[in-house]
Amino acid sequence: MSEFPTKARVVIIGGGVVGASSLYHLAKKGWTDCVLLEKNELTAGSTWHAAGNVPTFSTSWAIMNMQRYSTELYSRLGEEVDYPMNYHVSGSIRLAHSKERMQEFQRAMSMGRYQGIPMEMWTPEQAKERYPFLETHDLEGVLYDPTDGDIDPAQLTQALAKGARDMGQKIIRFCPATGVTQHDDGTWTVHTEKGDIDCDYVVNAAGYYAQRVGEWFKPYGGRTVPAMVMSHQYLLTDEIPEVEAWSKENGGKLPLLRDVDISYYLRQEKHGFNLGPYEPNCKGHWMTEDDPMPEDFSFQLWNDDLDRIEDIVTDAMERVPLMATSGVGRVINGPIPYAPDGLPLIGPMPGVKNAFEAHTFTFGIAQGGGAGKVLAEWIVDGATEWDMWAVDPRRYTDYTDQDYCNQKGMEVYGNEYAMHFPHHEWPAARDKKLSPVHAKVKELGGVMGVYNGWERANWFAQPGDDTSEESAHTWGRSGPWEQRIKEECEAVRDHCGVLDLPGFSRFVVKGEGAAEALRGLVTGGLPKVGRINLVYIADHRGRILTEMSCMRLGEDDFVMITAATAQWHDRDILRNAMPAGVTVEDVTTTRDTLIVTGPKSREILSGLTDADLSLGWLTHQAATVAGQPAHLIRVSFAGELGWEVHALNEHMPAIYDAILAAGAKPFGMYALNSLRIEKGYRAWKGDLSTDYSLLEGGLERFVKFDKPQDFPGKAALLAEKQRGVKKSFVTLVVEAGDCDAPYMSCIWQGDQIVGETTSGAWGYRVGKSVALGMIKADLANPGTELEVEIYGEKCRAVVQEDQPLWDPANERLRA
Ligand SMILES: NCCCC(=O)O
Repeated sequence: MSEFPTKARVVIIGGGVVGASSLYHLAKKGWTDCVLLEKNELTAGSTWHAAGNVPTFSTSWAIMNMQRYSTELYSRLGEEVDYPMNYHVSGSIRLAHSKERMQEFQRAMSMGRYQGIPMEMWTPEQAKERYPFLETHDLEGVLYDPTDGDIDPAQLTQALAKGARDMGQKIIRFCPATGVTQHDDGTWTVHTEKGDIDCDYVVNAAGYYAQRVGEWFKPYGGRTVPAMVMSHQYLLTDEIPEVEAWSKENGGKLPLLRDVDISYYLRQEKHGFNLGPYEPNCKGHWMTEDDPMPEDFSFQLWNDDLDRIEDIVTDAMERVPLMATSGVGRVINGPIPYAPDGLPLIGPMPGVKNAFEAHTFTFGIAQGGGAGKVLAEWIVDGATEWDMWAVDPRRYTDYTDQDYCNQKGMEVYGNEYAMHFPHHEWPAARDKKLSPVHAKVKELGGVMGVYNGWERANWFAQPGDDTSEESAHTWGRSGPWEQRIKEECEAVRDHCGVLDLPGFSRFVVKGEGAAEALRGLVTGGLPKVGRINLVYIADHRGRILTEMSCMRLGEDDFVMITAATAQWHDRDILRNAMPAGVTVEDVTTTRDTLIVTGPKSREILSGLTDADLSLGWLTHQAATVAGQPAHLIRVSFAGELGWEVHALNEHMPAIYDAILAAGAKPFGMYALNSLRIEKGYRAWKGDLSTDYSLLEGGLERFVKFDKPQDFPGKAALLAEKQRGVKKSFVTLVVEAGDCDAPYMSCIWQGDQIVGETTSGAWGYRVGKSVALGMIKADLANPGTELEVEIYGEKCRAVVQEDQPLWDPANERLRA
């Protein structure tokens, strides 16, 4: 028996597939002195009872990347680590019952092909040929993914563990971690029942116990992990002779079937079926005080509850009538952790240095391989190959109380395969964070959306407009909102609009040395006192980490303003970069912002404020508005004359009322998105992400190569400048149909994919569908004709001049 280790570079808490994959990938990157702790046997939590499906399908680029990587790894892993596994690449068919579902499949297929996954669209007849037991009369079509399949979850975990051990890593089973202590130098001691282990980094990979483990990190800046636990059942039928005969004849398994509109997967298991429903009347566990999470639930299941899934089972038997010829052999009803959006948490632990997370996986087997790669990159490189914001733990902030997690977990589970339409807002757990003028915004017809937990108006409905959830079940721009967005954009263009923007993240960065520290962090220059600048922060590769507005109040006194969703991401970047003596105070929740913009905005504000409205673009000043103290900033994300009015929450209702009474028209986030795209203004985690460098993103004017301070990414950006960029940011005018280009639509030249869109919308001021995107640098010339593939339809697109489509000389906003 080997000695208990007292030191390690990394300690991973949790021995499911994700913990094992993380250990394996750390070793692959050369960190071979790491330890994994498992309180029971490997796989004892959710891994052992997982169904084992390995899909690549996703409409998220990042998730698809992660899942695709898993399939590639699993294909070679057995041989690589000398641990043969049952991995069946059977292919899969996904059934479409509607035109909208077909559009979703087209989009996924296009992304898949861009990633090298040869997905195909099939007719129902083609599906029937490949899957003779399938009832197809009511289907619109089928998506076929040849790379899909299933793997034995326990064998996979053991293979990863063996590979890790063979490279020197240690796995200690039956060794519960009992707590952590962080030392002044940022290193850790992980306490266990068998002794302490000192380490540089800790990883919480504790599956459905991640919330409990997460509590240990609270004294060091941590928060309650946003998660809950669902009961997921799948049933295994007895063997069916026809399935056996088909398998023998065809030398393999039937393709894995997902009837996503009904909400289940069905795959061949030996010579029977494995049916896994995601039922709408689902059940969470361990959510209330009278149903506490047990200290240990290793290798345990709940009793089956077939009533809950009866409707779906009946439907599946109609879809594959052969199923009805067999009895139910076994039901597996086990705990699966759910985050509020159904996606895992992989990356830096918010608020805590040298701690990482890889937990709360609902599709842990499909994602485990890729998750280990991503986590190892975070720890070893401090950055990931693909932008992984979709699963970044910092995407959640302080609104995710347990009630929120429970409601959202149930909603996501019951809609596991639902389509996520661009104008649809999910209804569960709303109103967690309200603006001080929320009631007024609602009274004006605000149809609300959620931004980092804050309710903001997406658009303003008029009496009689359809604001039902169902009305938003479309990928298109047509809908009850369209006319209203147009009117809102026109009001901003011709008169003055006002948008309430609660939750705009803001940090007061203050103290001797603040300016110097910021100069060493951002890529560009800082504003003079009394002015505001856009600043960018890059990672060591020169890729875009974030964008902030930097408002300078004094020599060493700044307010950094950033996207609502970036709150904890940017907070941690600022806090980690500032030296002792410089404070970073998050004042997001105590203040509200109004965007007041349009050619009449000066006229409207002049009757309400003592501010000097002649001060130019990118200035700011303290003033009163409607008799209330406020701060006015001369900027406009809409690209018109305008100001942002910032004020403490208690002062905003009077300001908002006065601005409305003076004639400003309320507008919403959808209009703002359209207006900013016409100006080529980038949005964070769409157009601005770590998939692109600042130079690729067309942001060289925000990089000050000649400043004396070093800053993250400086050397990489200089090198890139010398060798030239591979990709370039462009604006495209698209001859689109009813749908504007969503994020990650493929851009084609002939039969070659030459780039991707990063956002798209109808521009109501220019009367065109506009897309922002990244294309091969040698094609980024005005007039180049390309095609953008939008939900399967290739639309002609033309590269525009390198200047805004609307008001190219910026005359309107400087007026
Ligand atoms: N265990 C989750 C698998 C779900 C799916 O294959 O679609």
